[in-house]
Amino acid sequence: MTASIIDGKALSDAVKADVAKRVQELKTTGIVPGLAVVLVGEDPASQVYVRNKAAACEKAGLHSRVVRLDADISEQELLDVVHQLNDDDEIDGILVQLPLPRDMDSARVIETIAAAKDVDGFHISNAGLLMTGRPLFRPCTPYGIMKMLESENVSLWGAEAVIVGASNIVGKPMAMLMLAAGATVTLCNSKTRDLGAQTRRADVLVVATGKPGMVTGDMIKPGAVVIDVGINRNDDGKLVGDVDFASASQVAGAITPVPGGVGPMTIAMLLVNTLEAAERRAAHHHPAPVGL
Ligand SMILES: Nc1nc2c(c(=O)[nH]1)N[C@@H](CN(C=O)c1ccc(C(=O)N[C@@H](CCC(=O)O)C(=O)O)cc1)CN2
Ligand SMILES: [Mg+2]
Repeated sequence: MTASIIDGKALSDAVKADVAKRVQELKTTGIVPGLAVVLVGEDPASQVYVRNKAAACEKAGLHSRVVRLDADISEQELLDVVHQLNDDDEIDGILVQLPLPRDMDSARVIETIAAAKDVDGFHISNAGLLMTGRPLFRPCTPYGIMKMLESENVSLWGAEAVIVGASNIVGKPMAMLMLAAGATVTLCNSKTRDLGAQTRRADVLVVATGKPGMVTGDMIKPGAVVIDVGINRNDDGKLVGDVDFASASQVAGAITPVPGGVGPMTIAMLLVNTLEAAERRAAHHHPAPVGL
């Protein structure tokens, strides 16, 4: 079998085009959605992602502001910046690019973001809302994966979904979204005994471990849908996923490529979340009647 390739780039373009349309509609009410991206330090990959987020905003008509801070600022200075953005009426969405420099407490920083502006969906109250079935912001990577499955007409109802990697930003929220969609979810971690026995049960397999080529074709059930969240640069500078694409694509029914799979969807869903934050602001915004 040769898997069909799920084109995340094409789907992300469609999602962004839809966002652009809704942004234009919102602008007729006088509201421009605004995203603030906070980047601390000079991590080269983070710089690329932040630049791509700002460019995607501009292209879709959202206002974006990038706040660049020195790697050696104090945690308190960073918290002050976040507080200012919380109070800034031009800003609907705030995200702090991760990873933060080593000595900073990212949980504390994320908890300082106003939950109503937490477009990454990482704040504990957004994590709690997601877990209890009333999501406000869905974390962008798992949200993008749900969109991809939907656009491929993959039903999760009663399906076996196996997730490898239990991070707060991908694996855990992914489990919640798939559970809510009716899947029987298995969440594996680095201690899982006989990982292959788990992954081979999956109708839908999501891999987010940060370990290149960790899941190979022999670990996949024939015809399964395989979603590769990994972005690793190998020795010759090529981007590779956490799934060994060559062997996996011989067994899977459908598979996401790296690059051009999950990554572009992450940015598209960030725009969706920011737009929705602004739409909620519009719903609460009552301009003074003209002429009074
Ligand atoms: N605050 C956040 N930090 C991080 C997040 C996040 O969602 N919020 N996720 C990752 C990084 N990330 C976005 O921030 C991200 C990574 C990769 C891509 C992407 O489009 N990748 C391309 C390849 C790009 C390349 O050439 O390197 C692809 O897969 O096709 C988008 C977003 C960690 N931090
Ligand atoms: Mg305000």
